[in-house]
Amino acid sequence: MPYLKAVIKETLRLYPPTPLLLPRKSIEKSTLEGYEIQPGAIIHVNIWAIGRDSKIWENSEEFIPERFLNNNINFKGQDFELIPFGAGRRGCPGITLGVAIVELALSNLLYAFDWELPCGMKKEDIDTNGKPGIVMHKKIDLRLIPANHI
Ligand code: HEM
Repeated sequence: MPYLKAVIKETLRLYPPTPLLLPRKSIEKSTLEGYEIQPGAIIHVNIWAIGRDSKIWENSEEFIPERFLNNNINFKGQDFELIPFGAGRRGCPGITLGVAIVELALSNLLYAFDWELPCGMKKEDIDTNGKPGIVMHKKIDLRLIPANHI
């Protein structure tokens, strides 16, 4: 638990709480790339499209997680081609906790089990397509067989 406490403390240091609603008067009508944005308009950044932009990513339609190895791209909101936690003052305040949890869960699963594909499936057969939605879910669930090896 001291570890979790330290993570929460660090998150609050990096991202001190800000009011969720900005005072109305600070929002003005603005124009971006020729588009007029009215005060109060909700703008969605299409991260899905950014992630598949061939001007940014090589083989942009292919699932190649290795592309992030030995790559100094910053995922914490500094490089806009990869913003899983958003960016700016409304970026995710739980980023440190989120990264720690994903790393902890995944590394435990990999440490505790050997994983095999069922029914003679090969890794090339895995369908990496996603279902549409705000949060990405796999179109076809990934089924794996764990073998305890500890
Ligand atoms: C891997 C895990 C996580 C991912 C991928 C993620 C992603 C995101 C994204 C994309 C946003 C929107 C940012 C924007 O609009 O620019 C967001 C907002 C937010 N996240 Fe996370 N998040 C994660 C974990 C967490 C955790 C663990 C917490 C809290 C403990 C958290 C709390 C929040 C809150 C409160 C907001 C709203 C911030 C605001 O509107 O000012 N998130 N998150």
